[in-house]
Amino acid sequence: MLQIREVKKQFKVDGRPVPILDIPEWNVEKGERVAITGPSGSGKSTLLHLVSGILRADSGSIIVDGQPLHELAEAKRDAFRASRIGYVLQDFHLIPSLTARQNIEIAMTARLTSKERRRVVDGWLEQVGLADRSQHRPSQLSRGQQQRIAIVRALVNQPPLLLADEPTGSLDWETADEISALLLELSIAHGHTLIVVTHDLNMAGRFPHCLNIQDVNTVRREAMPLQRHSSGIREGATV
Ligand SMILES: Nc1ncnc2c1ncn2[C@@H]1O[C@H](COP(=O)(O)OP(=O)(O)OP(=O)(O)O)[C@@H](O)[C@H]1O
Repeated sequence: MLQIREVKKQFKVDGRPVPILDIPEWNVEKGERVAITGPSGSGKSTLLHLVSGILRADSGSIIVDGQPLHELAEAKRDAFRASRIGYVLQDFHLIPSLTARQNIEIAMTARLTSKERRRVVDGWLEQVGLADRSQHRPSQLSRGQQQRIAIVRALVNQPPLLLADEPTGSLDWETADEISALLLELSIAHGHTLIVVTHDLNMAGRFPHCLNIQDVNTVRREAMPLQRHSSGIREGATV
């Protein structure tokens, strides 16, 4: 499903290039479910942005579902993402003025009659336990319910690959646990590949594969060493 070879990405900060990712090789098989963990700032979100085609690598190749992303210009990467990749974010990004049903329908790419659309959305709402919430606006839903709607929106076009960036990051423990279980359940039921970036160790523990990004990324962003001397901690040292 995903093959990464010799991928490098850097950002310019104050005109100075800062290397973020250097991944010699990383593969994810079709149907695999992987949790990616690692320290803050180690490039996890950047990696998802590269895999989804939101960002382009500086060099190397990224092949998603047989499509070499590095060969596509931005507009074609956007079209590829819309049809082949679902994306779930920490803060849901639902449109406040639309109902739950409309937030899902707006993402649907298949040409369907309004009756067919209704049937498809009803089926999904049923699967995530929100059949009776279709007319609610996001502000009338709990945070967990909003994330369920965002998950349906990401899956409604049946993408072969689902990416999620901290999907439980703004939820309480119990709701986070429910959302973790739901993501895994749906990925098994629909056979899509699931890659989740998370700091939630409970969630990571549920996944068959858990990868620390530092196992594939050779860039190390060293913390400034602690420098103590007799008069205390030297200026500029981090504790
Ligand atoms: N557009 C950008 N311009 C400059 N630097 C950036 C940009 N985007 C990300 N970075 C830097 O790249 C590094 C990796 O960021 P990234 O968000 O991928 O880390 P992360 O592992 O997801 O972190 P966290 O766990 O805190 O969300 C960070 O040092 C960040 O400041």
